[in-house]
Formats: sequence, structure tokens, C-alpha cells
Amino acid sequence: MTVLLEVRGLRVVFDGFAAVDGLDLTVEEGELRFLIGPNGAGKTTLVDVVTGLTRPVAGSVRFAGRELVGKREHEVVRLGVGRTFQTATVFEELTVVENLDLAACFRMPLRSLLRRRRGVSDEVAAALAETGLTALADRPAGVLPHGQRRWLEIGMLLVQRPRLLLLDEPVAGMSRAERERTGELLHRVAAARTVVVVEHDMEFLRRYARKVTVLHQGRVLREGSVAEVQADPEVREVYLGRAGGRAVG
Ligand SMILES: Nc1ncnc2c1ncn2[C@@H]1O[C@H](COP(=O)(O)OP(=O)(O)OP(=O)(O)O)[C@@H](O)[C@H]1O
Repeated sequence: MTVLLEVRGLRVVFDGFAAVDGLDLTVEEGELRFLIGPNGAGKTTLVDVVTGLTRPVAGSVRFAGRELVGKREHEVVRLGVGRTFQTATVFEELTVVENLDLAACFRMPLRSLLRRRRGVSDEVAAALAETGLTALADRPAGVLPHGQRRWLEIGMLLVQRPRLLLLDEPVAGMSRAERERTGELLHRVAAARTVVVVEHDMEFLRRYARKVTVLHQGRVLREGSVAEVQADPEVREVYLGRAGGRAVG
């Protein structure tokens, strides 16, 4: 197996507080990896560093052998890393297909943009099919229910042909049926790419996760299958030790 993402000794400090504190993480090409951990564990900060949004004070992030630390967001996207945020970010006044088209333009040279023919490109058609949105192609994104917006957002990543997708809480706020369809979508997406998912929903993890990495206080606490991390006393402690925290069991 080839290592696609290799994080070593990562440290991120905000106002003297280490949000990420000596984090090491290895993700192999083709993996569907889930990142979990209590609130404030550093999950989003890790994703922010990988995608060039936040700079660490120490450590390295190698993607396909190239150092990402120091690169800007658009450079990281061009290298093949795509991400979604905790809230869906689509252009509401544009249709589904227009949103996908716009996202696909990102990779095109200017000349081919000028020569663009009307109609749906193969790439956009494939993203519509993969996300199950083909029948909604001409619907304005603003009228879509929450779940479909999130699938559109994933489609907007797919047309940019990433090798690595980082998805931040993709099923937050979704109905049971939407969560199921998202789980199936993640497996379809991960069949041809590497996917890292930050997720809190334990029921979702039990159904769809393979390997899970548990973060706590800015570093990796445990790594293993869902059953292994759920049975781990330290993992149980960091979740259950917090009043009102999200339980792992
Ligand atoms: N821009 C920032 N400025 C100051 N502190 C920050 C900033 N971003 C994150 N933090 C702090 O860093 C810590 C890690 O935050 P982060 O959002 O990475 O955690 P998380 O594991 O994603 O949590 P959650 O599950 O709540 O989203 C938290 O204590 C948070 O308050």
C-alpha cells in the first residue's frame, strides 16, 4: 500500500494554547478513514492545516510525497486535496448543474473555458450520477433540502478530481434516510479515491467506518476498527468523562 498522507509532529498553537500537539497520522491511498474525538480534540484544526487554511508552528504534512505546509489553499486544491466544511457551501441561486460546472472550471485552462460548448461535460454528468442528483440537475441549489445540498457539495469536489477528500461532519443535521444515502455515497467515492471523514455520529460510524482514528487533546489517542476503539477504556473515558459529551457506546 502507498502512503498518501503523512502527518508528523504537527503542532498548532492559538494564543498560547496548543490545539494540535505533536500529532502523527498516516493515511494510505484508497482508505476510507474516520476521525473522531471529543469537542476541541483538534479534528477540524488538522483538516485546516492539511488544506492550507491554518499554519502549524511545527511539523510536516506530506501528501503524495510533497510537503503541504507553507502552501496556500488553492495550491493544495491543485495538488489534489478537496474538502468540505461543517456547513454546506453551495451557490444557492445557481442550479445543481451550474454549481458543478463552476467547480469543474477550477481545473480548466483559460483557453478551454473560452471554448466551452454548451451542455453537460462527462465529468459533471459523472458527478451527478455518483451523487444521485441527475434528476435534480436543473433545480436551484437554494431549494434543495439539507442532505441534497451536502451531496452537491461532495459532487463539487469530485469534479475537481481530488485524490484525497476531507469531509467535515458530512451527516450532521441529516435524517436517517439521508445518513444512509450518504454512507453509501462515501463508499462509492472511496472506491476510487482516499477519503478522510470527521464524524461524531457513532451509529453512522458503526455502519460505515472501517478504520477509525481517535484524537484527544491535539494528538492521536487510538487507532483501529470501530469495535476496537469503542471497547478501549481510554477512549471511553475521554468521551464518557465529559458531562453531556457524545458517548461512544
Ligand atoms: N482560530 C482559532 N483561534 C483560537 N482557538 C481555536 C481556533 N480554532 C480552534 N481553536 C481551538 O482549538 C481547539 C481545537 O479545535 P478544533 O475545532 O480543531 O476541535 P474539533 O476536534 O474539531 O472539535 P469539534 O468536534 O467541536 O468540531 C479548541 O479548543 C478550539 O477552541
